[in-house]
Amino acid sequence: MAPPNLETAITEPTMAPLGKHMSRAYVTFLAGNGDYVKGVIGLAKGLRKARSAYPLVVAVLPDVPEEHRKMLVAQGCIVREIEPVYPPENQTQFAMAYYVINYSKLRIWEFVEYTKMIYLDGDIQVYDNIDHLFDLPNGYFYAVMDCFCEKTWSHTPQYKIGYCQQSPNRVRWPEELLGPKPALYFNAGMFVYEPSISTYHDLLKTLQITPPTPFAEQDFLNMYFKDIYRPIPPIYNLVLAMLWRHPENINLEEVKVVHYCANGSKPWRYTGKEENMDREDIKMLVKNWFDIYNDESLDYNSEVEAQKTLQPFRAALTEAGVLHYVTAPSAA
Ligand SMILES: O=c1ccn([C@@H]2O[C@H](COP(=O)(O)OP(=O)(O)O)[C@@H](O)[C@H]2O)c(=O)[nH]1
Ligand SMILES: OC[C@H]1O[C@H](O[C@@H]2[C@@H](O)[C@H](O)[C@@H](O)[C@H](O)[C@@H]2O)[C@H](O)[C@@H](O)[C@H]1O
Ligand SMILES: [Mn+2]
Repeated sequence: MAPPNLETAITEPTMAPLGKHMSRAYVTFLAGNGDYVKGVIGLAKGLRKARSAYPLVVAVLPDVPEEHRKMLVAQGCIVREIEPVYPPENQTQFAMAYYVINYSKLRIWEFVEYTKMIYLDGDIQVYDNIDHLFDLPNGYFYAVMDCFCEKTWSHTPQYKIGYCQQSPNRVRWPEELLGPKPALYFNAGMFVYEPSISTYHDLLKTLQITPPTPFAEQDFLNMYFKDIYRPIPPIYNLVLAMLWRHPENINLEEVKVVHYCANGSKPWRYTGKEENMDREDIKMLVKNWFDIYNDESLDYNSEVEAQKTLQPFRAALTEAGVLHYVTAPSAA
C-alpha cells in the first residue's frame, strides 16, 4: 500500500457523519503532583479555543492528586488513571532523569474505546484547529521530525558531527565512515495513532527486552514504529529549538501547535533566564500561552458545551419537520 499523499490527506479532509467520528479524542499524559497540571489545563482551553470537535482524555498516574483530577474534570477533560510502565532494569543515564516516567505514555494504546487519537504532551499548546489530522489514512504513525542540535543530544554521533535531519545538507552524513544515516526520527510530544490491544501488548513485551536509551520512550517509539512512521510538517509540533537551529524551516505565522520543550520554556515556570529564553519570539509564545491559560471565557461550561453538542441534532430534527421551534413570546 503506497504511503499516503500527505498534502491531499491534510488539505482535503473528508467529513463523515458525526456519529462515525465519536470514537476520536485527543490524549495527554499527567504525572506527579507538580505544576504540569497547568500545562494540561492550558491545553484543554487551547483545544476549546481552536473549536476542536473532540474531547481531551488525560491519562493520569496514581500520584496525580484528587484536587488536580477535579480541576481537569472541571475543564471538561476525561480523566483516566493508568498504571506506571517501567523499562527493564538499567544503568541508563536518561537525557533528563525524570524521562523514566515517560514510558507510562505507552498505556494510551490501551484506550481502544477510541479508534484514532492524537497524543499531545502537557507542555504543548494548540493554536489552530488540527482536527483534520484525524482523517489521515489509517495504518501509519504520524509525527513531526525532531531536531538533533540541542546539547540534550550530545551523546549521539549526529550531534558530534553537527548532522541534523532538519538540514541534511548543512553537514553531510559520512556514510563511508558511519554507515547509513539514522532513520527519520520523530519528537514523541505529539503523534497521530490508532489504539490497539495487540499493539499495546506487543509494545510492553518489546519494551522488556529493549535496553533503555537517553530519550526513553521517545527512542523506543521511534524504534518500534520505524517502518510505518510518516513525517508531518513542523507546523503540527514546533519543537522550540527549531527557531534558533533551523529558522529557515519555520514560518511562525503558519505554526498551529507549539511544543514548549526547550530548557526554560515551560510557560508556567518561565523566568527568561535560560539560554535563548530572552528571544522576542519566545516571549511572544509564552505570552500567547498565558493569554489562553488566563482567559476565563475559555473555561469549560457544561451548558454551553451541551448546546454545541445538541445543535446539529436539533438542526436535523427541525429539517425533518420533527422539531418545531416555537418562538418564545417577546419579554417586552
Ligand atoms: O513531572 C512531569 C513530567 C512530565 N510529565 C508529562 O510528560 C510529558 C513529557 O515530559 P516533557 O514534556 O517535560 O518532556 P520534553 O518534551 O520537555 O522533553 C509532559 O509534557 C507531561 O505531559 C508530567 O505530567 N509530569
Ligand atoms: O522522554 C523523552 C522526551 O523526549 C522528547 O523531548 C526532548 C526531545 O524533543 C529533544 O529533541 C529536545 O532536544 C529536548 O529538549 C526535548 O526535551 C519529547 O518531547 C518528550 O515528550 C519525551 O518523549
Ligand atoms: Mn514536552
